[in-house]
Amino acid sequence: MLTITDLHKSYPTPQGPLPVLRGVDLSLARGASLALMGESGSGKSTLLHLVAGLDRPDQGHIQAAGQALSSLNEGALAAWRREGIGLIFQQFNLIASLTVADNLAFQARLAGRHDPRWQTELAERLGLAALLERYPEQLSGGQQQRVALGRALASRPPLLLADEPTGNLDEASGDQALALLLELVAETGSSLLMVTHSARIASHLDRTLQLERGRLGGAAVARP
Ligand SMILES: Nc1ncnc2c1ncn2[C@@H]1O[C@H](COP(=O)(O)OP(=O)(O)OP(=O)(O)O)[C@@H](O)[C@H]1O
Repeated sequence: MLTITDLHKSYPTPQGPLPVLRGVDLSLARGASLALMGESGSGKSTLLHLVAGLDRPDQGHIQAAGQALSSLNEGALAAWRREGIGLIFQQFNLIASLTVADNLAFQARLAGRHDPRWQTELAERLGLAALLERYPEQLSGGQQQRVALGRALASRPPLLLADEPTGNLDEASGDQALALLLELVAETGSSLLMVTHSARIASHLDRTLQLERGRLGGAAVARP
């Protein structure tokens, strides 16, 4: 599903280029989940942004859902962002002017995969059925988070990219959201790449890798 080979990325700074990724290799099978850990500033979000097609690497290859992202032009990369991935951030990034129902449908419509029956099921499973006509500002943090999960899952993307998706929630709500996410991911067959600072959360995913000095290595994380 996702294969990353020798990925390099540096950022220009007044002191010269800051190398962040220095030869990252990674593979993620269809339907598998992977936790990405590493110290603050180690480049986790940078890696996620490259896979999302929000930025381009200096060197190396990202092969995702059968296409080489580095060889895509801007239009094809925009199609990848629209149709190939679901993004879930710590800040939920809901659209304030749209109802919960329209937020849920937003990406699925863009991707041409709006499926009202799946969306209704998702809303029920995520405990959002009674909130569909509300606006994001009328929801609690946990409810907003569940809308963000639902929006990403509604289009059944091949790849879900999550950056600290439960970072804004208390532990109980975060665990509940994570359990639902993993259950729904298993059903949709999506692959999941999740950045987290929590070894406890990481332990619920299939595999954990640690980003250190610009490279990825296995992490000694205890499994439950
Ligand atoms: N646009 C940019 N220009 C310059 N430097 C940047 C830019 N974006 C990120 N960086 C730097 O690149 C490094 C990696 O940042 P990144 O956000 O990928 O780390 P992270 O592992 O996700 O961190 P955190 O866990 O704190 O979110 C940091 O040193 C950061 O300051």
